[in-house]
Amino acid sequence: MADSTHPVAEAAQQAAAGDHVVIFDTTLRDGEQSPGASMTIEEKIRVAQVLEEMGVDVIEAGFPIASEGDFQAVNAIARIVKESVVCGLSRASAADIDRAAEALQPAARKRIHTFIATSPLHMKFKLQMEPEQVLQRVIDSVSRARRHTDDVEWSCEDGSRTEHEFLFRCVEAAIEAGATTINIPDTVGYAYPEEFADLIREIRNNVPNIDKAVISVHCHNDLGLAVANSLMAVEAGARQIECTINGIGERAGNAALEEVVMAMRTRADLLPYRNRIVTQEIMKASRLVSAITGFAIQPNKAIVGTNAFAHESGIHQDGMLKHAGTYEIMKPEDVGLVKSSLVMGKHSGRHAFRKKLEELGYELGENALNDAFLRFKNLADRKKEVFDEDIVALVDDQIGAGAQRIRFVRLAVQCGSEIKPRADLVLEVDGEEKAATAEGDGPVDATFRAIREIFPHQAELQLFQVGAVTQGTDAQADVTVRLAENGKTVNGGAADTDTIVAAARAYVAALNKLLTKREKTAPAALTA
Ligand SMILES: CC(=O)SCCNC(=O)CCNC(=O)[C@H](O)C(C)(C)COP(=O)(O)OP(=O)(O)OC[C@H]1O[C@@H](n2cnc3c(N)ncnc32)[C@H](O)[C@@H]1OP(=O)(O)O
Ligand SMILES: CC(C)C(=O)C(=O)O
Ligand SMILES: [Mg+2]
Repeated sequence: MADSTHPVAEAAQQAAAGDHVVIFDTTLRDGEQSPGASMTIEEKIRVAQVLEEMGVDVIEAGFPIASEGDFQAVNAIARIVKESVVCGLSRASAADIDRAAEALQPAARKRIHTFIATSPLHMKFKLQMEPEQVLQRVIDSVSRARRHTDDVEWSCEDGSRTEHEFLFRCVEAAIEAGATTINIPDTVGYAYPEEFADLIREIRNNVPNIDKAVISVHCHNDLGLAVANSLMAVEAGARQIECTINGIGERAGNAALEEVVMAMRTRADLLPYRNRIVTQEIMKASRLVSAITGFAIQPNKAIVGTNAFAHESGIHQDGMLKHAGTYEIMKPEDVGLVKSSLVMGKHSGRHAFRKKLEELGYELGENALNDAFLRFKNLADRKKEVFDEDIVALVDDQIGAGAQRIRFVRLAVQCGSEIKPRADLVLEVDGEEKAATAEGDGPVDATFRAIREIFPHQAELQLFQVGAVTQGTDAQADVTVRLAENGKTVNGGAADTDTIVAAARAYVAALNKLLTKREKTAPAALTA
C-alpha cells in the first residue's frame, strides 16, 4: 500500500476495514472508450485537475500501451496530480505492465491496474486460453506489476459472468501474488442488483485471503443498472466504486460518479458510507467533460441535467415556494448549482463578470478572463438577456478551444427557398487572412465547403449537432462538430446567437484540435 500518512492511503485502509468508499474515476480511460469521446492530452490534464480538486481517490488516466498519445497523457497526469493516486491500465502481459509503469513513473502515488477475462465465453473465444493458463497469467501479471509499485489492482474482466469457483481461485491467486485491490467488473452490464450483491458476499465468504484487499466494482449501464449494482455491491462489502463523470464509457457507459456519490449522500440513512468527494464540484466537472467530449447531457439526466432542479408545473412550484423539501431531495448548491443574484447584461463590468464566473465554478487566468469578458460584451450587445447558461457556453467554448492555428474572422451567408445557399468566409491561417466563397446544399454545407477551400484537408465530418443554450429565438445555438482522420476523432464546440457562425467556429475548433493531434504524432507531415 502507499504511504500510510496520505489521505488516499488512509482511505484505502479504512475502506478495507470500515465505512470509507474509495472513488475511482475512469472517465479518462473507460470514459474515453465511448465512440467519439476521444480527448487531447491538454483536455485530459484539465479533467484530471478537476477530478483531483473534487477529491477523487484514484484517477485512471489511460491505457499507456494503447498509443503514444495515451502514454503521454498518463505520463503528464502522473507529473501533475499530487493528491489522487494516478492509475494506468494494462492487459495481463509484461509489455503492457512495463509500459504502464514507465508512464506512471513520475507519479507521487501510482497504481497499476492489470486485467484479464475470466468468463468461459471470453476465455474460450476471445483469449483462446484454457482456464489454467489464465490463472497462471493472473499470478504472473500481478507479480510483475508488484515489481513496479505496491499499489496493484487486478480485474477479472466479465467477472459477473464468470463461474464462481474459478473466480474465487483467481481472486485468491491475485491477492497471494500481491494485488491490493480486487475489481469485479460487470463488463457487459448484465448483472441484476441482488445477484451482484450476492456475488460480492460469496467472494467475501469463499476467498480465504480476501481481507488483505479492497473489493472494487466496475459496473456498465447496458440495462440502466450500473448505479444500482454499484450501491448494492457496497452494501455487500465492496469498498471501491469505479465510475465516470456523466456516466460516459464503453457502449451505454459506466456508473455515473455524480449519481453514486449523491445517492450515498442523500440516502446516508440507508447507505452509511463516507467518501472524499467535494460534491459542490460536481457541476463543474460535468460541464467540463461535456464541453470537451461534445457529449450533450440529456436535460432529465439525474443530478447534472438542466431539468434536475427545475420546477415548472404549478402544484410543484407552489410546494417549492412553501418548502423546498416538498420536491427537492437534494440542495442544488450541494452539487455546485449556485443561485446567483447578479443579473448580467451589456452594462455589467469586469468585477461582476469575474464574480459570476466564480459562482458558476470557473477560475480563469487574467488573459482568459479578458477574452471571455470581450466575448460576453459582444454577446450582450446582440442578446436581450444573458443567462448563466449563455456564460457557461461561452466559457466552455473557450476552454475547449486549445491551440489555434486557424481563427474564425467573419462570415456572410445567403440562403432561402429561392436561392442557392452561398457562404463568404474569412479565416486567419497561421496569422494570414484568407477568404473563400462556396455554394452548398444548405448554408452550413456552403460554410463547411468554404472552410475546406481555405484549408484543404481529408478529415471526415462524423457529427454535426445543434442545440439551444436557452429558450427563445435569440438563444445561442450550441454546435458540436466531430472530425475523424486516420482513426483519430476530435470534437469542436462553439456557441453563438447565429447558428451558422456557431457551426463555422465549431468546425474551426475541431480542425485546430486535429492539427494539434497531427503535430504530436507526425511533426514532419504537418501540411494542410
Ligand atoms: C473491458 C475493457 O474495457 S478492456 C479495455 C479495452 N480498451 C481498449 O481496447 C482500448 C485500447 N486498445 C488498443 O489500443 C488495442 O486494442 C491494443 C493496443 C491494446 C492491442 O492492439 P493489438 O495488438 O492490435 O490487438 P487487438 O486489439 O487486435 O486484439 C487484442 C489482443 O489482446 C488480447 N487480450 C485481450 N485482453 C487481454 C488481457 N487482459 N491480457 C492479455 N491479452 C489480452 C486478445 O486476445 C488479442 O490477442 P491476439 O492478438 O493474440 O488475438
Ligand atoms: C478493464 C475492465 C475493468 C473494464 O473496463 C471492464 O471490464 O469493463
Ligand atoms: Mg469497463
